[in-house]
Amino acid sequence: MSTATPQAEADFIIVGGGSSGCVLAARLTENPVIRVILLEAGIDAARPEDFPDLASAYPGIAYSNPRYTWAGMKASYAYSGSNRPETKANRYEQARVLGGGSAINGIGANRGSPSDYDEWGEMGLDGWSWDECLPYFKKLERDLDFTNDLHGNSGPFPIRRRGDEIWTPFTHAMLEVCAARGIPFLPDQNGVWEDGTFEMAVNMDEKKRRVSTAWAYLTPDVRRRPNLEIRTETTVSRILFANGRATGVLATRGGHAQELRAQKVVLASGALATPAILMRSGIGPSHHLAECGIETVQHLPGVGQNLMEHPSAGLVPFLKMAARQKGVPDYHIPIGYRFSSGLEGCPAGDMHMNFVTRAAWHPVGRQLGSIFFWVNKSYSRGQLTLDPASPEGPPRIDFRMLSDRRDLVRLADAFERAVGLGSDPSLNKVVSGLYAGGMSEIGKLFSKKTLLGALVTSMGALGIDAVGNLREKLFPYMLSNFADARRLAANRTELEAYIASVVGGVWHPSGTCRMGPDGDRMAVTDSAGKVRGLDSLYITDASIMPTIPCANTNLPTIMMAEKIADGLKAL
Ligand SMILES: Cc1cc2nc3c(=O)[nH]c(=O)nc-3n(C[C@H](O)[C@H](O)[C@H](O)COP(=O)(O)OP(=O)(O)OC[C@H]3O[C@@H](n4cnc5c(N)ncnc54)[C@H](O)[C@@H]3O)c2cc1C
Repeated sequence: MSTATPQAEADFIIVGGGSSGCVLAARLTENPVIRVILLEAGIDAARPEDFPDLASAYPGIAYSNPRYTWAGMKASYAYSGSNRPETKANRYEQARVLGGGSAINGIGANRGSPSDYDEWGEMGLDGWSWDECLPYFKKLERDLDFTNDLHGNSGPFPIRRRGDEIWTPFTHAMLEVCAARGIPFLPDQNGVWEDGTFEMAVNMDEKKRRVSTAWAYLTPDVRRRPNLEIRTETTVSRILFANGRATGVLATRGGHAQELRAQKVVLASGALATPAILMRSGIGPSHHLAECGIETVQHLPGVGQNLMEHPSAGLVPFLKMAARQKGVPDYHIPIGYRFSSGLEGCPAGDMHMNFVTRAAWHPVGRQLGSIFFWVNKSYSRGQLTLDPASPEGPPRIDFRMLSDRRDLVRLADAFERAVGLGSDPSLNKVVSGLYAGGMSEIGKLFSKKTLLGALVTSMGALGIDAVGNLREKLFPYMLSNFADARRLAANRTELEAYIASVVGGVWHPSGTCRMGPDGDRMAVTDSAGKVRGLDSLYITDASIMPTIPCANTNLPTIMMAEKIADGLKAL
């Protein structure tokens, strides 16, 4: 853990040192008179040199390590058709380490469509139109490939594309299939918003290391600032109030609880922890707080509502030996494909697909590719509530994915499109089987990198390659929801039922404390991130997104933190 001079009082306490919290801490303390305490429940991964698994070019290793995630976090994905969460909830990874999601995520670094932010502006949110957000996207980035009006080259966060050095024969073949169908190859995913394939932009430096916001923003120089104190392994349980004003937090470190005081408290704990902390502090829907035995400080019915994700599904191509990624695991998602569903009312470029070169770090994962797709502009909304039997425990997370039929229709359409691409005869040179399914519970046992896992999967991979029909026997167990992809694509009724039962997410929870204009009773914050009805309490994390952008959510979250930091500095 790193500390500066201990201070009893601060101007700001920031709760959560994740993608947004690190940005805010660094930006606020640029002004030497602003004193900041940054509190983070997880460990301080201070230097990339000491955390090769976090810095790895292959990001799957980081999020599979329970050392960096919250234990006991589970979520129901599909809509159960009632107001009760589904009984079956699956593990849902959320970061618990300095740097947060940016330290463990899939390193995809994209912004979304200009129309995503214009939509926010049209909702009455001052300052959030595309033209007003673009300067902050530029401010945060050091784009290593492009210098033009759409990009910044001097921000803290390096963004690059890895080039064809990480393309495998499977990648080349998929791009050829797309090109033959007239799908253009776009020069820049974060350039002009158009449909086409493109190299994935990633948050990675010149040395091919992931860069988290902890490493990009909390540099050794920033950590030396006397007005910044970073306390890791410190968990905030609630916010303290006096006369309708936030005055500090109750935090625990090493079993010892202590009250920390500040002029202002900013929640940056992520879209799942922030609404839970608010509710435990008495801010939320009063009927639910009463159900949990919590006294209401401020009735805000929107807390925990509007839970958003990108509903996903995928196909698993079995790769011929020569088509696999070689050497140590490297970045495995070189290519993205943006397309428009054409469904009435849905914006252009509302769908996303990736051609993935390996399914996991180990030898069996190397045999499998993925054609993975999701609804990038989703309309289904779920909710997060506390467990009345254990309000301090993990919250109940119910995504209700596909509860809006537009999401189901588009995900099923994307499945058909993926089967069409994956069945192109030209792929026979690289693929020898195409399956529907995902990672099974057995498969997940091997997600964490261990010597035993390497041995077992090495033997398994040898057997699968050597014995012709072994994979047909094993895959129904190794893959969850195993099915014949082409048969499903040929029967729409069956396909929609399948999609509704297998839908997953992509770790993009957002919207649970959404911004909204004056008079919007479900709004939790105003457009400056200030919690409605209370003084000195702010939020800057993925929870304040009013609608989900057509993008992985890390870059949009960092952009929002940059923008809110400017506002808070000016107070
Ligand atoms: C496995 C995974 C893969 C992903 N892949 C991508 C991707 O490829 N590209 C992309 O753009 N996005 C991706 N995302 C999403 C992206 O990382 C998140 O949207 C982003 O990190 C959210 O930032 P945040 O600041 O809202 O929350 P976080 O970054 O999650 O930060 C919240 C921090 O608060 C801390 N905290 C929570 N509660 C408390 C408490 N009570 N006391 C103290 N500290 C607390 C947490 O430990 C955490 O460090 C992925 C996320 C995950 C988990």
